Amino acid sequence: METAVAVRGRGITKVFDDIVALDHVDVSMSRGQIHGLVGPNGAGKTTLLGLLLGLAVADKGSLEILGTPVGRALAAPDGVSGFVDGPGLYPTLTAKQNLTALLELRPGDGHTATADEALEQVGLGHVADDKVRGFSLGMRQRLGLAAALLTRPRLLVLDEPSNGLDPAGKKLVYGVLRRLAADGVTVVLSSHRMDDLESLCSEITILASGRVMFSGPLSKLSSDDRELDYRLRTSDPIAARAVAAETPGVVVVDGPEAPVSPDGDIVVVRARVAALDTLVARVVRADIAVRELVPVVSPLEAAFLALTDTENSADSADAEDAEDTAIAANTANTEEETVR
Ligand SMILES: Nc1ncnc2c1ncn2[C@@H]1O[C@H](COP(=O)(O)OP(=O)(O)OP(=O)(O)O)[C@@H](O)[C@H]1O
Repeated sequence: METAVAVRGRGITKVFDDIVALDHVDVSMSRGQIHGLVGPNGAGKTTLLGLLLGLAVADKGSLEILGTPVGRALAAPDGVSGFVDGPGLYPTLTAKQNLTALLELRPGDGHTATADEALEQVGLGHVADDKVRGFSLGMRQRLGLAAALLTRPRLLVLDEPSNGLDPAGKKLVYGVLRRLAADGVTVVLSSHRMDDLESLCSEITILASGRVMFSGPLSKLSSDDRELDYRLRTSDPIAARAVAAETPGVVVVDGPEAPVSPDGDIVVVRARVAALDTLVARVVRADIAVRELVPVVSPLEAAFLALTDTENSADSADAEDAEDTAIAANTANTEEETVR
């Protein structure tokens, strides 16, 4: 019997000398989902990914991976592969020789992919016999992914896998990750790119200074009724601005404060969703055509900025809100299903 949870961490703490890299981290990652880790530099993302890969052990707390509690030994848990701090590759060997060398280190148990299969999977079949020292950063990242796929992992752990990828490479790699998730593989990755995480992940953990500020489904984060800035493009910006200024709960963002210069036919407004609905209805009633209404920053980015900013002012009321969000999300995570 398998649980629906691939990773369950409770109270995970990791300290380096006097630096608390992870501070009582509670996190759950669902099987067959792509789980994104996001946080400012030094937030603890790589440290957490390293624990999942068995490169380090936690000082406190419990960690269960693919149904098995992680012990004190430094070893990759069964079914887990990936990389942190960039893939380790031999530059003087070819792409195929790198993968073959890895396969030789892991005697075949019938479950491994061949070097050719893994190279094809990441779109590097045509450079299989080229030396890695001539590879771009993006090609090295893809070869690192190929190396991780050799063992057909059930949990794939990737530290900033989109680093150095051009748009075509990113599309290819993200396609591979989506297919793996559709086949039941759990993918955990870190990134600083909110747009990438938003398009790829169904679950998100936001870390700041080693603490979990949010962990749960992306949909929950996006649906939180936060005040956001929106670009409103209409057929009559002067009249639309006047309507916005008179709508309760809506603030017209003007001048140097405006995140986007409100020139041309765009008015930037700050509102929660309910007030925005009222504004749109009023604008349309005033015979003004709405041509575009989009958030200036994505809901994930807005939540990230709000949650990580409050981390720096722990005495503010917002900090309490952030804590409530983290607690609420973590409580939601404990509602785990069991599947056969
Ligand atoms: N081996 C180590 N020895 C000492 N301190 C460490 C070590 N590994 C991490 N740290 C510290 O722990 C904290 C968390 O680091 P970590 O690399 O996990 O952050 P991160 O979120 O991955 O950052 P980035 O986005 O910059 O990659 C940082 O303050 C870092 O300096």
